[in-house]
Amino acid sequence: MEIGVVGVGGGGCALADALVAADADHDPGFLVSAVAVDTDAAALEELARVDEDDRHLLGAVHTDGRGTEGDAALAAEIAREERPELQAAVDSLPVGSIDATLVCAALGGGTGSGVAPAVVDVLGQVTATPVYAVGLLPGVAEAGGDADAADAVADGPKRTDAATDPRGPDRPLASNAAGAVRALSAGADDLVLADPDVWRASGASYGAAWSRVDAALTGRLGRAFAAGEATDPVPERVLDASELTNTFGAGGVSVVGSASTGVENGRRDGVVGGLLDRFAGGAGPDVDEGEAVSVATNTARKAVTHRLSLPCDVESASRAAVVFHAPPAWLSRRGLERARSLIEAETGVPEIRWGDHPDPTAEAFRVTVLLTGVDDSDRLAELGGAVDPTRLD
Ligand SMILES: Nc1nc2c(ncn2[C@@H]2O[C@H](COP(=O)(O)OP(=O)(O)OP(=O)(O)O)[C@@H](O)[C@H]2O)c(=O)[nH]1
Repeated sequence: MEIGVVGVGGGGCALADALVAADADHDPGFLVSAVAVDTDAAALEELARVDEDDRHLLGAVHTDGRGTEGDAALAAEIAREERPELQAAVDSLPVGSIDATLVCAALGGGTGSGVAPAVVDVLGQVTATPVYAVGLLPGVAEAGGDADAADAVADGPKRTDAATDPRGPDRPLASNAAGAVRALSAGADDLVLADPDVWRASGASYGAAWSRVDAALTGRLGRAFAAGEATDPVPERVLDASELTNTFGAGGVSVVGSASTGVENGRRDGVVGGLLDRFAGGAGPDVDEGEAVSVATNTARKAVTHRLSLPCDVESASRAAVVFHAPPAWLSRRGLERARSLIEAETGVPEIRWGDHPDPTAEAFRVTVLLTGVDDSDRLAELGGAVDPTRLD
C-alpha cells in the first residue's frame, strides 16, 4: 500500500518524520510523500527527514510561532482561518496515485487535537482514497491521571526548558484527546491509536519514551504497508492495498500489535536457505519445520496478547490483518496457517486477512497484527470518562 502522510503538531510531525525513517527500512518503500504542519516554528525546524519545503507553519499571527500551549480551541480557530494554507500544505501529496493518506497527531496537544480534524476534512475534499488518522494518546500520568505525574513529566518536553515550559499535568491533555478521538473517529476513515504508557519504562519520563513510541508505532505501520509492495523474493501471499483498505473502516478504533523472535536468517555459506523451495515441501533445508511452526505461533500469540499499541479487549475487534516478516526459510506455510488460526481464536475474528514478507536480510521472525473495529478499551474509557468507545461509530 502506497501512502502519503501529514504530521500535525509536535508529536504528529515527529511521527511523520519517524515514518520517513521506517520507509527507508523497506525496499521497495511504502511512503510516497510526507508533509508537516505545526504552529510551533522551532519544532518544525527540528524535524530531521520531512523536506523543508513540505514543512508548513500555521497561526503565526496568533502564537508568534510558539505553538498553542494546549489551546485546542485556538488551534481549531487557526485551522478555520487558515484553511487555504492547509489546502496549500496538502497540495504536494500526489493524492491521485496513492492508496491512502495518514494524518498523524498527538491528541493531547492543542495543535494536534485542534488542527488534525481540519486536515482530515481538507483531505476528504481532495482525495477519493481513504484518510486514516493515527493518534497518540497522552500518557495516564502525563495527563494528570495518577500520583507520579510530576515524576513522569519531570524532564519535560524535549524541545523546551522544563523549568519554564507551561506544559505539564495542568495542560488539558485528557480533554483535548477526548475531543480529538471523537472528531477523528467521526471524520477519518479509521483512527489508529497508541498509548505511550505501553512503551514508557516504569518511573521514566514521557520525553524519554517518545522516540521509542515513534519508532515502534511507525515500524509496525510500515511493515503492514510495505508487505504488499514486496516483490523480491515474491511473497507466498500478498496483503495488498485493497485488503488493508477492507480491514480498516470497521468503526470503533484500531490498534496495531507486534512481536518478534530472533532467528538465524537461514544463510549458509552464502546461500539463502529455503529461498527456492519455500512452501514446496518444507521450510527450507536449514530450518526445522517444527521449530518454524513454534516460532510463528509463539510470536503471533505475543503480538496479539501483550504488544498492542493500545491495551484493549482483542475480542471486541471486528476485523484483522496480519503480516509475517521473516527470512524466507522461516516462512513455512504450516507455521503461518497455525499462527493465523491462533490469532483468529484469540480475537474471534473469522478469516483474518494475511500476507507474508520474505526478507533475506531479516534477523527476526516478526508478526504485525492490525485489529480494527475495536470498541472496548479501558484506557479510552478512562480518558476523563469523556470517550465512550462503544459510541465511536
Ligand atoms: N510520541 C511523541 N509524542 C510527543 C512528541 N512530542 C510531544 N509528544 C506528546 O504530544 C503531546 C502534545 O504535544 P505536542 O504534540 O508538542 O503538541 P501540539 O499538538 O504541537 O500542540 P501545542 O504545542 O499545544 O500547540 C505531549 O504532551 C506529548 O504527550 C514526540 O516527539 N513524540
